[in-house]
Amino acid sequence: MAPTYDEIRLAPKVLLHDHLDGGLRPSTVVELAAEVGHELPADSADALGEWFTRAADSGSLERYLETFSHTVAVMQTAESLHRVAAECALDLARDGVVYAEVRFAPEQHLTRGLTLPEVVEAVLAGFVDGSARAAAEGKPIRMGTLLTAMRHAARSMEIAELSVRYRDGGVVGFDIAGAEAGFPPTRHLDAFEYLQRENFHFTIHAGEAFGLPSIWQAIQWCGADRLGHGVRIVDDIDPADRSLGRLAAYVRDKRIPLELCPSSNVQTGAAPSIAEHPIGLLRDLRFRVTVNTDNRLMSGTSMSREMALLCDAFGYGWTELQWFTVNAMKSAFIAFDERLALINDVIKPGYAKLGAA
Ligand SMILES: O=c1[nH]cnc2c1ncn2[C@H]1C[C@H](O)[C@@H](CO)O1
Ligand SMILES: [Zn+2]
Repeated sequence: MAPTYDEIRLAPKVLLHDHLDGGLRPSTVVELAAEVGHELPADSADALGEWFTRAADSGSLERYLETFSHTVAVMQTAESLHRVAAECALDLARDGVVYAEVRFAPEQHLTRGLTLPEVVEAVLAGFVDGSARAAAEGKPIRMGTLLTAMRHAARSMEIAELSVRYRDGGVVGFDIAGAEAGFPPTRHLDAFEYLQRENFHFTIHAGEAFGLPSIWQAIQWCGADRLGHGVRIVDDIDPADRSLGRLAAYVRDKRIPLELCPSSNVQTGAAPSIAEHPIGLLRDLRFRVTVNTDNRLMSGTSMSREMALLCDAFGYGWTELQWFTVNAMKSAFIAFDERLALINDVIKPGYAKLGAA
């Protein structure tokens, strides 16, 4: 019997790729917009939720990204950032996520006078608050924060330094995001070199809206620990005999984690449908595949829903869901002993109870 959505909600899950500004509750967007006088394309929470998924269903990453103007606009004060972060931790925990790395771009939250450190501190405090509330509900979650620099802008070095500054306060990694075509990762090489000298961790959005050259640069020039999406690595796999090109072989041999986001990829046109999503092939070939939400608001989704969609499309059961989860936990940016403890004390016993082989 395939696991149902309700059963999957009970399973311990690990989420490595989730954007804070892509995961607000529609009702929170409505309330915060009213407070600051931001005009929204719909005024009830339900209609707004539908608007986001429809507008993001654009077939293009650039148009998908335009929807973020409405979330970023209502996240410009310490109070709103704190609230959104706390609700994020709580929503993930209620969905059964036990470890999450959530990312956002501090440089996008300065329009009402906050400084970069104030933005980061508000979000970190919100995660602490939300995790405490989740634990009180009997749903403990460990939150890690990634700071993102926007790839079209020129603040990556500053954001990299900010990440290192807050490494003992909850920031576990760095990322670059935004439109991919025309903005190669090597534009930010100085930031990545700095992070490597600091023994810090980073992932790079690559191989989503642009193909192999972007993935190659992210790994071989910039030294990315993981690939945000990385789904276009399939362009280096021969569909006839499934043989791997040099880059695909390197990614698999080195166990470079792929942060795959099925629904998001369908919306931006990076994959034709869930059933035809390359995750099936990549899992068969034993790449280090992880399952992620990307933007829960824009995709109207959750970790449990993404996993349920994959179970429907590919016939996955608990064994595969546990495999994705352990892959993700192994690939997290927190310390090895903490990762091991979550695998042995939370993930494996959780799936054993549900019947994973
Ligand atoms: O899937 C994505 N690809 C590239 N950029 C993205 C994606 N999802 C969100 N972003 C951007 C929009 C957000 O404002 C920013 C920081 O979270 O990251
Ligand atoms: Zn993303």
